[in-house]
Amino acid sequence: MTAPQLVVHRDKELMALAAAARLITRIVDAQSARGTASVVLTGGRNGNALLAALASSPARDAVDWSRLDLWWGDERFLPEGDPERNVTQARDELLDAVPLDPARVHAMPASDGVDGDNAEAAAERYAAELAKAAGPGDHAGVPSFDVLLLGVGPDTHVASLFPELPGVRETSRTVVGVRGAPKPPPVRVSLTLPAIRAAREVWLLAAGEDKAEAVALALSGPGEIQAPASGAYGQQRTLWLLDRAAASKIPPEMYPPSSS
Ligand SMILES: O=C(O)[C@H](O)[C@@H](O)[C@H](O)[C@H](O)COP(=O)(O)O
Repeated sequence: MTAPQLVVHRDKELMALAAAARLITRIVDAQSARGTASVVLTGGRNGNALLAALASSPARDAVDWSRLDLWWGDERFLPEGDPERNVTQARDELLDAVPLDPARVHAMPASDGVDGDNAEAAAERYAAELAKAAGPGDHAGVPSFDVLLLGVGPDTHVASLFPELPGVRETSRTVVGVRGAPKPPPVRVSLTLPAIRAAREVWLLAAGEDKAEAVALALSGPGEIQAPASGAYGQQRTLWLLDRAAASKIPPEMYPPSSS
């Protein structure tokens, strides 16, 4: 388990810009080292703000978009093209503006696909796609993602793993169907903590006053069942990217020495 590293930015706008710059550099480093990179995207306002900042970054095209694998940490289980789907929002914010290899954009199944409205079957399908992409040195039957992004909910949920619900308790499967999600829509598909923890780096995004309680709780170590975000960590790095409002209730001893 890698101890969480905290970075606090002045406000959510600057956090999105800084996180986008950080992601560009991380992808460029991975591509320089291995000729490819893989990133897991997250839904939500902070995740989408990062994608929008990346789309408008002057350094955007330092990334070789044709050699980037994109996966999702979770997805709202809705028909293809539904504006509420995370992949639809990601396309609008960034993906349609950059020359990605469509074969390397791994969207989670929609509810009108081959599995129909069976979220569990859709989850199994995505787990099989992840396992097929995993290599001999990878963990948990998923690729060693360079960066796995997670927005943090006000109840400390990450992806579609909600406190006390079955998904956060999953210890072997890499992808699960979620029903009865407290955050609409109720039916989702989500990576599990074992899959999340296979990533080289896990970056948790939280901005705004409405996240201050969740951030303080998750960092105080209550356990992942009560606070799923506290169970999200990477093999090499766990990074909390915050703004001052979201960091306003963390214990003083955890507050990083400088913030921008
Ligand atoms: O499908 C989703 O809704 C997201 O993946 C979810 O996990 C999101 O990241 C958090 O709820 C934070 O969302 P906000 O950034 O909008 O607060």
